[in-house]
Amino acid sequence: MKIVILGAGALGAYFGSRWQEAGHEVVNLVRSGRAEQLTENGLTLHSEQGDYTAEDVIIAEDPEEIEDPDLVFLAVKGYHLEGTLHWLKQLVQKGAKVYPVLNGVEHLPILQKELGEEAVIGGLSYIMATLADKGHVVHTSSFHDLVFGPLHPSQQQICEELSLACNQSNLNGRLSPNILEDIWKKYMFITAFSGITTATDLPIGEVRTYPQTFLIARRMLEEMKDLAAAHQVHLTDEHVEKAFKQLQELGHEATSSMHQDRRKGLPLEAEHLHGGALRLGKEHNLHMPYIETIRAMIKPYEAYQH
Ligand SMILES: NC(=O)C1=CN([C@@H]2O[C@H](COP(=O)(O)OP(=O)(O)OC[C@H]3O[C@@H](n4cnc5c(N)ncnc54)[C@H](OP(=O)(O)O)[C@@H]3O)[C@@H](O)[C@H]2O)C=CC1
Ligand SMILES: CC(C)(CO)C(=O)C(=O)O
Repeated sequence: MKIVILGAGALGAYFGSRWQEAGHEVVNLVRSGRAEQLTENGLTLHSEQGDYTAEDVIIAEDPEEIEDPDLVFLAVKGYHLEGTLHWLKQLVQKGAKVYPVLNGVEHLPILQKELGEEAVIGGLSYIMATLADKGHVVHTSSFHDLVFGPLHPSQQQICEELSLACNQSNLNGRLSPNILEDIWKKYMFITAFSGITTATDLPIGEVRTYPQTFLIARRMLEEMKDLAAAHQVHLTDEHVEKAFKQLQELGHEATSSMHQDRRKGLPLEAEHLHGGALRLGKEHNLHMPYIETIRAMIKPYEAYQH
């Protein structure tokens, strides 16, 4: 499979390297800063699942350089989505389907409107990864999961090809028969997890030592369940229970990528995640006081730079 990585940061570089390790053709479509970094330092994964250094990192700085792409793995932050649309359109015109793994859901209708419904498959990822100084990837969770599935009947074949590529690679890939439900489950979980850890500036284990504070995470899960229902996605009380149990069982120091970004003084994705939930709720006259409060608490750090 020929896979273009658009957003060769922590997630994009991790999964791109895993596919490359298994023999797939992977092109990193990057902006000039990342191109320089990759050229100077190469690409290494430091991972619990095995380190890997890519021998030849293929870099492109313009889609014009890329012939016959099958798939674009889109792994930018929500606030960078707009800036990728021009390149995505060119790649879709060349025949590629787009597999976005951004947290949240607001990007999906935007991509479908700009690229056409047939071009955008559904997806998400479970992994804890970040970029170290030289732009190498540090993968700190035992899990490195990709979930994907068709949002349009014409996408079954590419999803099956992707499933095969994932089976050949050192990662867990799952073709989901109900990808929208999976996307919303993740959205529910990440809104609570990233919200509570980022707003308190504490890892989840510390949050748990204050039961009243931890309860806010549960309330956010419940609000997200109601939001999903308003969007015709049926999440149940059991889904809420399961997500809350996951929060109870995560390691003491475990934290969200948004909280890691806050610690590093990087811009935060809160507008895409919590802001997006509030916008979608407003469309259905849903009142979400816990998410609204957490979103307001994160606001001062959103674009905070050291
Ligand atoms: N990190 C994690 O553990 C997890 C992250 N996610 C989600 O995955 C998504 C990506 O996160 P993550 O990998 O951490 O983010 P990173 O910030 O590490 O990587 C994003 C990359 O996108 C690149 N980029 C931004 N705009 C463009 C553009 N117009 N053209 C080309 N490249 C561009 C950036 O490059 P540049 O250097 O040019 O700015 C950067 O390398 C987010 O939505 C996040 O919520 C989901 C699960 C876990
Ligand atoms: C919860 C987690 C680590 C799972 O992938 C995640 O998506 C994030 O922190 O952004």
